[in-house]
Amino acid sequence: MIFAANFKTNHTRASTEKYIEVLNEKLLEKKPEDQVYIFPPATALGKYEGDFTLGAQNAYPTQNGAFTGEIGTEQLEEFGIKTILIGHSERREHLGESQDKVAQKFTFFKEQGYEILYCIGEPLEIREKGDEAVMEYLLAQFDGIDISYKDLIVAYEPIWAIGTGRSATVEEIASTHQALKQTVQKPLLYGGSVKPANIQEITAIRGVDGVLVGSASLDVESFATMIGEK
Ligand SMILES: O=C[C@H](O)COP(=O)(O)O
Repeated sequence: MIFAANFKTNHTRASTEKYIEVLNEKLLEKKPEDQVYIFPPATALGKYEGDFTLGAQNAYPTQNGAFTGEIGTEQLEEFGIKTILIGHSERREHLGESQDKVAQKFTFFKEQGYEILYCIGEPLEIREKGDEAVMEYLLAQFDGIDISYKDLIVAYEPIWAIGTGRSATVEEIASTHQALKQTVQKPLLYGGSVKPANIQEITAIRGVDGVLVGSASLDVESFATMIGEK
């Protein structure tokens, strides 16, 4: 099972260091087959030791150059970071990343040999149209994406379930994951209001290979509880 923590625009370098110190103690009891990923904000990236993979929430598809406000592989590789989140709905919605831009970024980081955690998800108005509309919408988010890439993990995150406290139902997750697995034979995470109270039922769903957690990962005790309680 994969447990990924996306801090989004939360935590500082100091609080991330403290978080990782506490997490490392908890991970001593982690099952060897479980994998943990941490995605702190860019200012908290660093060289951290531990039984987890540190990844970037975002970077510009460049080694370096004149891209004010962005970071490239030169900045990531200073810390040995070779894992990146691409396609998160917040970047698509709030940061204006079109499918074309997302695909360009994917191709660049694939060519650099990065492990890519690629996010897809539908808005509520699509979910309300039913399963067929959902799948059409989700599959369009694979346009320009090499879904056979060896270091690809996919995260299905219904937008209406992100940060709302309202997770998708077990039935919705199960049917969407099963349908996605017919197209993408890669580890498939679920994200959207995953928390200690629902971790067991979500990770028990066939076709769920792990979780991508936002809000409930910000507290290290809460995240560690999820890793321990699946
Ligand atoms: O990347 C994580 C997801 O957007 C889920 O966020 P959430 O757990 O706060 O709903």
